[in-house]
Amino acid sequence: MTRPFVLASVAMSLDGYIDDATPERLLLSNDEDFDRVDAVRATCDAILVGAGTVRADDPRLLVRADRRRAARVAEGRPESPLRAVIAGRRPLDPAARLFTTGETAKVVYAATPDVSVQRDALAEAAPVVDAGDPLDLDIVLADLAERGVERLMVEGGGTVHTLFLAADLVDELHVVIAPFLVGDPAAPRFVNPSHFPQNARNRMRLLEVRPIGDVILARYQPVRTPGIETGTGI
Ligand SMILES: NC(=O)C1=CN([C@@H]2O[C@H](COP(=O)(O)OP(=O)(O)OC[C@H]3O[C@@H](n4cnc5c(N)ncnc54)[C@H](OP(=O)(O)O)[C@@H]3O)[C@@H](O)[C@H]2O)C=CC1
Ligand SMILES: Nc1c(N[C@@H]2O[C@H](COP(=O)(O)O)[C@@H](O)[C@H]2O)[nH]c(=O)[nH]c1=O
Repeated sequence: MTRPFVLASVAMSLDGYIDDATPERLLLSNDEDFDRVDAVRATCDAILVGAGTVRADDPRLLVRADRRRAARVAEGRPESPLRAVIAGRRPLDPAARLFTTGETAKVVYAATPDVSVQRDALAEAAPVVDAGDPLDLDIVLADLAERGVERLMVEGGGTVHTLFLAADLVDELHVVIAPFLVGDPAAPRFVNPSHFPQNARNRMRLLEVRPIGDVILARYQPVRTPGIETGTGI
């Protein structure tokens, strides 16, 4: 199968949290790093998050910088990447900003015994693809490839990052470390407990470490089983 190149991106605290337990979104990146994330978004054909992130953050998932959107359009690409959501049994809200802002395409991958739950909830807001029950990431990636996606950015949250990493479907991992601790066991972490192929006997390759103001970016390449063809890398 030829699937998209998958770049997973996360910002975490020194103690591994990706948010706190309050309703407000926690900013871990600084302005310079958010601009870097924007630049990475602009290189991708699609951005994917989970339903938990849509509910918690109400993200738009658009390329923010005018010059980056213009450069994409000049290349014949949509001004922002396709926006994709992995959802489960709880209906998504069609009023979420992801569905109501920006002109670029959206798609929802529903992992539920009854896909009509999401289809009825979203109506015209976004097409809903049956992604199996339990979720089959191969369906998700094959469908994205059919939509012309060669390079996919997975922006979280923890459940979605866990699913992609545990399935060995991450080709590059960007981890930003913010200079503070969260320390709240009720807050979400980067990943949930799972069996990860990127374990102590199979260490990832460190591609780069970059200080960005007060945060650190580390880029990793999981050492993956050969034989899986992917789309374009960086
Ligand atoms: N710092 C950072 O870089 C980032 C932080 N975040 C934070 O992450 C948190 C959200 O993460 P999280 O709650 O883990 O949610 P996710 O965004 O990872 O979405 C998880 C959802 O995926 C759906 N799902 C589909 N199939 C499965 C399956 N097989 N197993 C489990 N879930 C499945 C479920 O939807 P359903 O509920 O419909 O059943 C579930 O709620 C927020 O606090 C957000 O702020 C998010 C992105 C980046
Ligand atoms: N908090 C956080 C991130 N959160 C991610 O950014 C998304 C918000 O996107 P948008 O609404 O388009 O600006 C949010 O849903 C989540 O995926 N990302 C980071 O690089 N650093 C951070 O500190």
